[in-house]
Amino acid sequence: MAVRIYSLAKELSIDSKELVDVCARAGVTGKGSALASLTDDEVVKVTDFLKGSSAKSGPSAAATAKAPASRSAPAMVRPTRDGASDRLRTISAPKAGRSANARLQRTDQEMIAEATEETPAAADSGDQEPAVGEAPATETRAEVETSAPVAEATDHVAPISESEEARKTDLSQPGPLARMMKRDDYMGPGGAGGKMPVIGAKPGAGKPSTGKPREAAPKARPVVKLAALPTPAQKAPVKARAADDGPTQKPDMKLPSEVMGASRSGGAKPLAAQLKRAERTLEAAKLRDKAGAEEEAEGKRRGTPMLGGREARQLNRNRSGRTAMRPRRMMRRTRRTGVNTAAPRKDRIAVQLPCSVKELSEAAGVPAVQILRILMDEGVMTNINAQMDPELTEFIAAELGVDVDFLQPETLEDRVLMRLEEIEDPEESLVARAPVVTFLGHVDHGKTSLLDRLIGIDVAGGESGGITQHIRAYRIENNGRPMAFVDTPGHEAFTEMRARGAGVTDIVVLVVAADDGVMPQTEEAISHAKAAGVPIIVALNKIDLPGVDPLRAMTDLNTNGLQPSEWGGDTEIVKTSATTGEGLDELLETILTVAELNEYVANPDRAAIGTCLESQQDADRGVVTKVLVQNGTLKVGDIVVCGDAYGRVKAMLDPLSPRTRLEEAGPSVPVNLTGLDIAPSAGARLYVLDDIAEAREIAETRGKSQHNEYLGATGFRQTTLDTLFERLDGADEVQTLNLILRADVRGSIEALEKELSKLEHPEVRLRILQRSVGGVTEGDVVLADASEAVIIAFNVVADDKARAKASELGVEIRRYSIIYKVAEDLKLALEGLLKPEQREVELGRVLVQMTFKISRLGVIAGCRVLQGVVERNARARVIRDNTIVGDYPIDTLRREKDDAKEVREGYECGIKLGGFNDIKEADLLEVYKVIEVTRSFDD
Ligand SMILES: Nc1nc2c(ncn2[C@@H]2O[C@H](COP(=O)(O)OP(=O)(O)OP(=O)(O)O)[C@@H](O)[C@H]2O)c(=O)[nH]1
Repeated sequence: MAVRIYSLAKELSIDSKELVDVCARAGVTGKGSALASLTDDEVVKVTDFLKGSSAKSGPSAAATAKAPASRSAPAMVRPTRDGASDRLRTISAPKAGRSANARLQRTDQEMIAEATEETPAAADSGDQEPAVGEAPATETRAEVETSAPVAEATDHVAPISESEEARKTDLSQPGPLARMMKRDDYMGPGGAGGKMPVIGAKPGAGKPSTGKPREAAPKARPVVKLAALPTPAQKAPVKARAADDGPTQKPDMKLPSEVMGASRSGGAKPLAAQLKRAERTLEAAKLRDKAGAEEEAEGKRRGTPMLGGREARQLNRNRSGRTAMRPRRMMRRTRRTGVNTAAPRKDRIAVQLPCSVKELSEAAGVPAVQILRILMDEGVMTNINAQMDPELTEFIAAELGVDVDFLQPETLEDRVLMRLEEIEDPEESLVARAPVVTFLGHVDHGKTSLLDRLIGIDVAGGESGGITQHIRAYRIENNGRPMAFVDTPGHEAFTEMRARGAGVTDIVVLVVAADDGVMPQTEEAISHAKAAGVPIIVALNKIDLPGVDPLRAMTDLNTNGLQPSEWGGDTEIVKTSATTGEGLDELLETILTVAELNEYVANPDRAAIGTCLESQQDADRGVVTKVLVQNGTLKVGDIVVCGDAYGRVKAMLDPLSPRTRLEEAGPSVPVNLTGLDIAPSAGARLYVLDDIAEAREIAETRGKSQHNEYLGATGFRQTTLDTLFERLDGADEVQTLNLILRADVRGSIEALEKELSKLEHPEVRLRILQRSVGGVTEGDVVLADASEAVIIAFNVVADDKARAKASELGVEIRRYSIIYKVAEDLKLALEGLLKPEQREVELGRVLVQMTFKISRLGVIAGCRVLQGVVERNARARVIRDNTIVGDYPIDTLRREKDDAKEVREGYECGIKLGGFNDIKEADLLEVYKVIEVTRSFDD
């Protein structure tokens, strides 16, 4: 029965990375990572080899590594087929050839063998000791290795056991994965109680029942090669944060990039923004202090005392020349008290947004009228209460010669939600949770089909246009081991959904079609997975197709930083076919193995935190929100806030069987929940609060800020720098196509917006006046009529009233179900708005042979067509002595006495030019016409 290397390593209490090396040295080749499997024969070979090494190494090892004598014993134990050996997991092995690494290792082994053969005595001779002794203290080599006669050989060996001191040193430095793996109390699912091990669990919890005291147990440090190791900042296990990382900045589960990133979309106030703001405030305070100190020093340098009120005012007046603006009343009061209360002119100011003219004037210490004058000079007539956006505020500040910092007041959201994010879960509260596995990859590479086959459903068959346009999440149990799967769309428009999928995941399954190889969205998915710092397993799919060349895809992957484990790299590549089912068991096993090695934990006893993956307006159930609970337990009746939505959880449904109601959902459980007042943005964090009023306030504040953004986008703007410049540049002359977007889910709106944002042209633009989830309403139609907008209904329909109103007002409602069709049609519509290009087409050349003056008509030229053709409504450039005399329309074209439509080369004709009678014999006419050519974006 096949045994994974890491399982065997565990049984032997030996580092799994070392076991990989030992395999190579024992002549068991092609085992590139700890996930590789060993047959029974190979197990025997390896353990025999270990025994042999141990026998050889004995005294010299002890002498060289100074390790406790007891340590080598467990490493030598050959697992029996009963008892302990029953705990070995048997999973089918990836078909691994002999890897480059293995070849290298083999070379080492051969070298060792040769060296040993040639100089058998040398193994124990003093010649070898310096080589071993050179190894750094933190990398104490194991006894089995100390018999290796060459220094290089020791470099390939991980420790089997270490002195307590070396172990501590080692533990102080590991990366997150190493930390996850450093446990010596780990046992696989077949171990004590089959319970998942817990990071940070108390000593003894979840330990294998070896009967040995903890201290005596050799330190097993299984090393499994995985792609994209999480950095501590990206993926610190909860325990690590609680223990030694200072104040928590992240929850134990990853914040999606939307939450960490720009906050204006309504997510939680991002941590980065908080920090930046705090930094700015500090910096502003420092600068203020510095400026004050400098001013004082300057006064002293000049031998003048510190400026009093009057002198300071005088200096200000001299500097700014704004004497007339200073209110007299203030001056008088200052004189009486002898203290300068007038706001002095500053070099750096801090204002709170949104900032009014009045507030800026007060902060900068300049009269409001001066700011109004600057605005007036730029063509903006406004009053002192007008609010300015950050850019305009900066512009005015620059005009005034001051630097400006923006302050934001601490909101309820900051207070409540940041506190929730920062709660640290006590170690004893953490329990194992199911891994969240996200399928990413290029469009049509088979993500949905694979997942369908794994879960036993058929989603792929029912997709519009055969492409996935929604993110989905399911939870299944495989042999009692739960897993959550997230399926993402592969079409390029859905970048945000992919990023969101990667943001909530623990493991990425990168689906690559073997016939297609690495494609643009594969590369993007690799970047998302790497950014999320999660392990990547590649499913090399469609392996059933005739003539596919897996080697090419593997080479592509290698080039993209995913070196296959078969080639000695870190990435497990499983060859699969969603059509035949080939490789699916192996894929599942690999996922579970990686999950086991990473120990995902959460605290189910706290208030839930989750992420909205998607939300939609359902005709019967209202707003239905797909949420992945990431920590804590979400219960029916909980008060929640999610983006700009809030409410009480009314019902929770299992996404796999929508009729199954759940009363509560713990960590890693996806649910479809109802009860929110509006559809929140996909990617918004969900929090459980105690107070419905707080939830409402937070949601409403976020809603308002989004509304302001909407006003900004639709032209109902505050005074902004953009409006100012647009007016000056005449940019409003750009042809605009107004749109109202209605879609089934928020994710579709995002994807539509992204796709439409690509339709850029300096002369035409799309303006989305409104974007919302749900069917088209009468209000949309009225707005569309007033703003001459087109309504795009994506996967939704108009209600009866809206339909009636639309036909009454002649408003167009266009229905779509495939995202790229919307973009295609709107591109055509925009191209229609482009002014056609006027293009000249040369027709022919004509020689004037003689002229006739006709009193009623003017001068007629008798001509011969030298080349090409002359057409009646064409134009002609008159050329005399190689100089263009003029450019005129051909008014009359005659062939003999008849009007002609055209006259061809070699024929004679009479031509009368419009507005030009000075035509002369021997003039040359260059005849051409102007045609209008419709333009496209690609011109
Ligand atoms: N021959 C073969 N066809 C497959 C396999 N897997 C998927 N397909 C086909 O490939 C097409 C795309 O499959 P999907 O599962 O929709 O691909 P996807 O990656 O989910 O696509 P998007 O979600 O739109 O990005 C479908 O026609 C499937 O039947 C496979 O292993 N072998």
